[in-house]
Order: sequence, then C-alpha cells, then structure tokens
Amino acid sequence: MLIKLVLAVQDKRLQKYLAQSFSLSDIRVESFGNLVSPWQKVMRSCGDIIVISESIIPRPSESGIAMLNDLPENPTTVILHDGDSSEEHAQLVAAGADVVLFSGVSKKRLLEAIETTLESRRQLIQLNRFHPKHPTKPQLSDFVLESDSMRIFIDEVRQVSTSNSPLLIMGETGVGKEHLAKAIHAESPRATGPFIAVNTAALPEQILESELFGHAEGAFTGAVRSRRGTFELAHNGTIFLDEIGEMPLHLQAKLLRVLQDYEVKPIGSESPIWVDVRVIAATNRDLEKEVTRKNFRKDLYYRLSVVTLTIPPLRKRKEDIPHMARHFLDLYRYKIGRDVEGISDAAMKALSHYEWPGNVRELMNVIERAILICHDSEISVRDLPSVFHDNGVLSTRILDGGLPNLETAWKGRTLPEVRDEMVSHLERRYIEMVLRKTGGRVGKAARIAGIHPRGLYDKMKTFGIRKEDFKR
Ligand SMILES: Nc1ncnc2c1ncn2[C@@H]1O[C@H](COP(=O)(O)OP(=O)(O)OP(=O)(O)O)[C@@H](O)[C@H]1O
Repeated sequence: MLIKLVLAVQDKRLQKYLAQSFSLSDIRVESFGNLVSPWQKVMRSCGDIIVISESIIPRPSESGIAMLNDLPENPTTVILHDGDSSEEHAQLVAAGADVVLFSGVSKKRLLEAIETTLESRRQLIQLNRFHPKHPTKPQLSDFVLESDSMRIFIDEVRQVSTSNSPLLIMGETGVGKEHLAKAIHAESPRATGPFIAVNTAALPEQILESELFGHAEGAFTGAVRSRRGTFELAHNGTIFLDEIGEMPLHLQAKLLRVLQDYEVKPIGSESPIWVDVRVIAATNRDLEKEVTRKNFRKDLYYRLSVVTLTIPPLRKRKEDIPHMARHFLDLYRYKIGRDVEGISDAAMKALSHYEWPGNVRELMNVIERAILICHDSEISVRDLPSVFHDNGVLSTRILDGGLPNLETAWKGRTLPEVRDEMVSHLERRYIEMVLRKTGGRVGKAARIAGIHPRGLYDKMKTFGIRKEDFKR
C-alpha cells in the first residue's frame, strides 16, 4: 500500500524540506500548508499520517484533534507545536495527538520522529493484513492434484507465479480463478504486500472508475473527500480484476495506461501517481471473441494475455472430486460443529458422476448443505440435492404440473429437506426465466425479480447459471 503523508506545515520552507525528504517509493506526499484553507484540505485528504502545525488546527485544539482521529483512515497525527512547554505538549497528547513535536527542533530530529511514525504505520498495515480474523491464504501446494490435467496446470502456474508480468486467468464460473490468483500472490515476491480483488462487473461505471483509480476532492458532484483507488492501495502487491470482460471500454483504455506506464491518474487530478502493482485479470468469457465484436480492446487483450492460464472445469478432472469433497467435508464439519466423518461410497459415486456446472463453488455448497442435513456419521445420497438421486425429475415435474407419487418420493425425508430442494429448483427456474426474458441482462432481470443485482448475481453463481448463455 502507498502510505499517504499529508503535510500542513505553516513554515513553507520546512514543509518543502519535509516533502522532498519523504518522496520515497512507498510514500505519497501531499502538502497543504501554503493553501488558503489547509484545514479543510487536510480533512478531505485521506491521509495515513498527518503532520500539521498546531496553529492550523481550529480552536479548541481538543475538538480539532478529535475530528482528525475520527477520520475513516484513522490517521497517525503528528502535531508541530511552536511552544516548547512539556505541559502544553502533554495536553495535546491527552487530547488524542499521537506525536507532539516542538517545531524548533533540528530538521534531523524532526525527520527521525516522522520516520518512526511511518515505520509504525507500515507495521500496523502488515499486522492488519495477517490478523487471524482474515481467512488463511490459499497456497499452490494446497491444490488437489489427482488428475493429470491439474498436475500439468499447476506446473505451468509455478513457472509464472514469481514473475511480475500480468496474468490472465480463464475458466468457467466457480472454477477457482480468484482462489488461484490468491495462491499465486502468496507464492510471489509480493506476498507481504496487499492482495485486492475488484469485481468489475458488480459496480456501475463511475463508481468502478473511482474504485480503481481514486478521485480528487470535488472531482464530481458528491465527491466531498478525495478517495484513494485500489491501484494505490495495492501498491507493492497484486490487484485481481475479476470479470475483466465486463469492463467498460473507456476504463479499458485507462487500465492499459497503468499496465504500460505504472501510473494512475485519479479522476479530477492532474498529478499521476506511480504504483508498483501486478495485475491478474480473470474472465469466463472468450475474450478473443469479444475483441472481434469490438467489446474488448485488442491492445489491452494482447497486454493481458501474454501469460494465459485456463483452469480446467471440474467435469474434466473428475479424479479430483473425491479429494476435494473430503477436503470441504473437513473444512465445514469443524466450522459447523457437526460430527460427520465421511461420505458413503454411493454418495461419492453420485458426486463423481455429476457434471458440476457451478464447479468448485457448487461442490462446496453441496457438501456444506449435506453436513447440515445429515443425521448419521456419513453423508449418504439422500443428503445430497435431488439432482444426485432423481436427476431433479421430481421437483421439475411438480413445477411443471405433473404429480408423481409424492408419498413414495418423499418417503424418509424431512420437510426442511423437501422444502429446500423445491425452493432451490424454483429459484433456478425463475432466474433462468427472467434472464431469458432480458437476454442475459442481470440488472434488468434483478429489477423484474425484485432483488438486488448483487443478490441475483450470487444466486447465479450458486446455481452455475451464466448470463452469456441467455444473450440473444
Ligand atoms: N482448488 C481449490 N481448493 C479449495 N477451494 C477452492 C479451490 N478452487 C476454488 N475454491 C473455492 O471455491 C469457491 C469459488 O472459487 P472462486 O471464487 O475462486 O471462483 P471463480 O472462478 O473466481 O468464480 P467466478 O467466475 O464466479 O467469479 C471459493 O470459495 C474458493 O475458495
């Protein structure tokens, strides 16, 4: 992450000196001391560290310091005080300032003190990143490699994981593109830096632009504070751009500039920011086709596709299914706290024969659900959704108005099981219907369905429904 150091120092020469001294690679300096309303600028600046002359803070200083501490970035505040009285310094510290320095100390001492706050900020960022509340990181060594196709694939991945070049990961929905990108990041020299994922399909165009590149204060109506873009926050790390095929054309041009010059220009700002970020993009679309249809820029495609990794779908590596199923069983039984120890042979056979349109995500969901409804020590076929025992015929027939012998079909199954199964069939059919009606337009389909596009999107992922299949 690029640390933002905000300087609002009354002494212009000192401010210039500090700005020049801290123009290091992981620090972005912004100076406001010589502007007309430096306080307002400071408050809207998104700084990580704010070095400010006490005279710039509105009176009473206690409430001014409280306002700085309330900023969403939770900045480290360094206050330069003209007086040398330790009592006054103690009062400012008591009001919440992190460091108080006499502005008359030597420049060397001042630099050392600010450098110390920068170092603790770096450590804080690292600490947050490795905090136990963050899920454990996927590693390439954790991938199940029973199938030849996956063994060959992971060998290929190992050859490119340590380089700095952009990567394009292709593969069907739920196949593990983001999971792989995280593992590549974890094994690259950037592992101690941030990994930030952005789903380019999930955000409206202007929000996406600001999310990626940031914006200056006042760049557009409502931009009351400046905002730091993902590229800036991912400095020294990796940015994962999911669903790159959905990115609007004008943002594709902007992204290409970042990939070529490593420079980001926030919306409404004239000064570019230099960033060191590795880009990993992913898509489940055929980008080459999108280039021919002029939906995707050819030059960006060439820049991104130098190294392309295509994850095989689960149905093409069925040898991996039993291992993955057992892996998810271990994961969820601890998480859910159920004593389910295994999967019966028949259930495993059913899992291995299924086509998995939703790939690994669908397998995870099926195992989690099975653990929840399983009453024995082993998952059996009846704990799996109906597609695994009657190919979904029962629910489908009921939905289509046919009435099979319900008594036989539902024998030995609980009401929650039957209800869950019916509801998920109903949801799948409904979603397919609205997508057919809207030609695959998720926003429009969500409006008809009366749910949030994000919710519809998540359900489509769960069921392995691809909007492309509905495009006219
Ligand atoms: N090899 C794997 N081992 C363990 N878990 C995996 C593996 N691959 C994928 N997963 C899990 O499956 C789920 C779906 O994976 P992920 O989100 O990476 O898929 P995706 O291809 O990026 O999906 P989409 O195209 O829909 O965005 C995630 O919860 C992920 O952790």
